[in-house]
Amino acid sequence: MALAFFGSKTTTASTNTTAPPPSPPHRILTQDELKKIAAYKAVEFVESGMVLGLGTGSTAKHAIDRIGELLHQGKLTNIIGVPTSTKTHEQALSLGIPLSDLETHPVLDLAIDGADEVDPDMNLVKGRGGSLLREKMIEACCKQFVVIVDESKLVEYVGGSGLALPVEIVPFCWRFTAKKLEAMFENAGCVAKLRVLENGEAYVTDNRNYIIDLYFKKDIGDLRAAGDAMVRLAGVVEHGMFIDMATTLIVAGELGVTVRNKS
Ligand SMILES: O=C(CO)[C@H](O)[C@H](O)COP(=O)(O)O
Repeated sequence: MALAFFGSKTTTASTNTTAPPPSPPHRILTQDELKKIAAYKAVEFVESGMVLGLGTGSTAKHAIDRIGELLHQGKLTNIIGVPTSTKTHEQALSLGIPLSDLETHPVLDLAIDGADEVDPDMNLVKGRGGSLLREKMIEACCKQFVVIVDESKLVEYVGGSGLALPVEIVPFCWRFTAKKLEAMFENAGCVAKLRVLENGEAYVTDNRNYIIDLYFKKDIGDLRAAGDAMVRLAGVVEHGMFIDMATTLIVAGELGVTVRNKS
């Protein structure tokens, strides 16, 4: 559900007792506007001198634009960004954000990124944008990991949206790996699909790998056990569950913005 945006009320002096004119109609914010609200809130956590993990996706893009804007206004200084994808790298470069990598900056102060699903324990599904491996590598090195979503991303359990849990795999014998993943989660009614582009070709990640999207009919249960089983399968590079990684969750929704810190 979208946030209702209330137009500013005007009051006029009146000598009669007729009813006041109706308020301007509510404007329902779009999902992208909600993403922007969450993103701008997250940038309030950024301080000059920080090394920042820069996420990927349409929500993270708003945050990176905002960081660029504050840098140009001189309201933030000495920021270093570590991008989680080539796309984010290009965006940050175009905004003049100084960039680095994990080899030079193995510990980061803060990362800001979106998510595809957030469960009640702040576990995430990420990677529908295809960048889960670099996102996980970088966000695992951050002292604070701020996740920004609109409220449509909140789920009761991982996989609960009915949308994909992405898994990055090597291209070699990808059908074999897809079948193994499907069999691994047979009890949850898993269906594994290779991610393809509109032209039917396989989607290739920044790391030259493929993505298998897993769809579940039921809750997969123990997330850690599921994640460990996946990465033990030779051929799997990384899965898109970010378990116990988020430290702060910012949700923009109908009733406004909420900020929740992991207890
Ligand atoms: O994990 C991601 C990319 O790999 C994104 O953070 C996730 O897909 C959310 O994207 P968006 O902000 O566009 O909804």
